[in-house]
Amino acid sequence: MSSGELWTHERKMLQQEFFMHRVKKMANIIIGSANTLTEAWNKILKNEGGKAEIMVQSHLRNFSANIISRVCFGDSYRKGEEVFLNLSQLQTAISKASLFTSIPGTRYLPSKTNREIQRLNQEICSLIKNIVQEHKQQDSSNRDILYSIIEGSTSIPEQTASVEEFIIDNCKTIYFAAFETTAVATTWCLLLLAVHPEWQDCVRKEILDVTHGATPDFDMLRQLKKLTMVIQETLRLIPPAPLILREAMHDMKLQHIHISKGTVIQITVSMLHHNVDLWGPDAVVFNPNRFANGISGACKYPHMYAPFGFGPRNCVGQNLAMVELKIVLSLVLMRFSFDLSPNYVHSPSYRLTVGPEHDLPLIVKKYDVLANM
Ligand code: HEM
Repeated sequence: MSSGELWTHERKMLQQEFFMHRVKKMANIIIGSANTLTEAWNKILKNEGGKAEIMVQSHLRNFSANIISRVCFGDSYRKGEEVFLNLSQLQTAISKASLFTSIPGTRYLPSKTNREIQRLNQEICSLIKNIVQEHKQQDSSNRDILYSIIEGSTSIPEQTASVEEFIIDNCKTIYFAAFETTAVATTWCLLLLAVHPEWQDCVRKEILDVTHGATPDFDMLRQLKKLTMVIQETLRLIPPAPLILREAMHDMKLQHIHISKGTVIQITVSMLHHNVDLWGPDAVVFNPNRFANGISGACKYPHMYAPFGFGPRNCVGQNLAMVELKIVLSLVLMRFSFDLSPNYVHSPSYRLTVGPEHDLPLIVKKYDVLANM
């Protein structure tokens, strides 16, 4: 992650890509990826006689990777998927290596994991360079995020990064920020809807009342209040990005604690989200109704609700994330009903984001809209 002048430049460049009017133009990509997911589930159900156990996480990861590859790399999205596959392996290798970061110098040792990290970094750089070359030869009216990054690389603040570093680092940031977060957020929403069938029924009814069984458009998404409440409550109970980091820019005092310049402070979002003084005695209970009057109605100090962080460094992609979640959950709920499989083992695990260690097996059936009208 960058800081100072370079961060300001990158933030300005990326922020405008995720304003709501831009995200609106991404809706067709999101719907296409959600349809691919539901078609894959339909195929499994057909082969298994109408009811099947589906490990949903890999489907949701494909959904999320496909969207971010297309949004970021446009026509070169297949190569983008390859970049993201390598980045996913890099993420695993980095989380393995970070178990040992408390021992100084270990990241420079020629260990198996460090060599793997180096190999993956080289592979990612050469793939991205290849895509950039391709982009430079393409029609620039077909704008995607990579175009903006390439454009942004022509005005990097002096002595902060080379053009190559700038492009590669921004592609990596988008991947790490966008891919796994959205996939695990959707996974936890499905888990909570599976174990709270009353909410599954209620949200499905709302979706069908608004859409009449058609693919939801942008205005319809805005009317899905109960679905929004379920997503907000899921992000409260299980925030996918549970740690927010800030570095002290100068010596400071936080109540009676002296903090020296350069100290990195870790804010544990789930502790804020589970605090009974802020949320009431049912702080650890799934209760989407608490969001019936928005975030300020749910929490004593609304800025303590921070699934997307806070302040000037908050998540630039939150509009995209919310639209992705609403579209995929609407299509899944309209087309299927599901229960938690007895094979599920609850073991949230930290891999920069918090996801289920052993995937999420759901028992899925087709939902017959007409029969239930
Ligand atoms: C449910 C999904 C997501 C969650 C929970 C999430 C959460 C977060 C959090 C907690 C931060 C740190 C904020 C802070 O330090 O205050 C962050 C940063 C960021 N997110 Fe997201 N995010 C999600 C999806 C996305 C998507 C789809 C994108 C699209 C590209 C994205 C792009 C970013 C970027 C670029 C940053 C760094 C911002 C900066 O440093 O200025 N995120 N996100």
